[in-house]
Amino acid sequence: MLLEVENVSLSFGGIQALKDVSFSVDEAELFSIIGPNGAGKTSMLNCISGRYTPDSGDIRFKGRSLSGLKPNHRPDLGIGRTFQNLALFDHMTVLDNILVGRHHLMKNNFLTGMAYWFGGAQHEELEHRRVVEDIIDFLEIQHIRNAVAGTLSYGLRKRVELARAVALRPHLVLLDEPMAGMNMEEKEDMARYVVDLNEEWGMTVVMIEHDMGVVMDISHRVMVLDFGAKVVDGLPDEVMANEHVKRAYLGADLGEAA
Ligand SMILES: Nc1ncnc2c1ncn2[C@@H]1O[C@H](COP(=O)(O)OP(=O)(O)OP(=O)(O)O)[C@@H](O)[C@H]1O
Repeated sequence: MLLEVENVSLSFGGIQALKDVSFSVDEAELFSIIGPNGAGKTSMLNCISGRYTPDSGDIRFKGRSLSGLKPNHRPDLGIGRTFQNLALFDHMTVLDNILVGRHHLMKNNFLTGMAYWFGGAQHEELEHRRVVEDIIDFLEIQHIRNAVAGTLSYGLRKRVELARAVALRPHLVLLDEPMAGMNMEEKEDMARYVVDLNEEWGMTVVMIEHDMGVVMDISHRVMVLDFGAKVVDGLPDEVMANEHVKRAYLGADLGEAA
């Protein structure tokens, strides 16, 4: 197993965001986490990325416990992520946004990353550019490479954010609602890129997504959280057949309910 989450609990004051959650994700799996608003999905991602420290339990990546590791060591290990709200440098070009994703410090501290980047990391630029060119080709954003990020459509900015997240060629990428706010066509594109990253690059994906159609269509396995606790995890069909899941989702528009 690439990622093992064991009995993780997390609370904020009186709110228990995660209750004794365990699951594991295999190498090259496309694993989705669904559940109603406030179910604990982002909290779980934040525990894996190191932004939050669980109150109890353990998270292991490639067999190694992540407890006590600072968030800025996650990229070194091979964990990348995107955020629920876009986190691009709006005034910078697409290319520069992605190049900056190659810098480890950038992952957690934008200001330090900026200072480092402009202060003397240019010698690494050639190697960065080679890898970045691959990503630009792969995600088909050649035509906007020199565009200023802030001028792009929301769907394209989400794609650039994905490019930056995979710029370090992580083994595991954590995607927090990569299709939120997108129109149908943008969603289809994004779903295809996620599948291609998984299938062609062998990247393991853990994704939070509200669009049940997309989730059930592209995920290998799905986990449902509700009130911070795991309801079920399994193949998409198994999850859809689960009584608790049916009670929670049936009768409601599946696309809206998650
Ligand atoms: N930094 C925080 N401080 C206080 N409470 C928090 C914090 N982060 C999350 N919570 C609380 O923990 C619970 C789980 O939140 P979380 O964001 O993980 O849910 P979610 O399933 O991702 O929801 P959504 O689908 O709305 O993004 C919620 O009650 C939320 O208010």
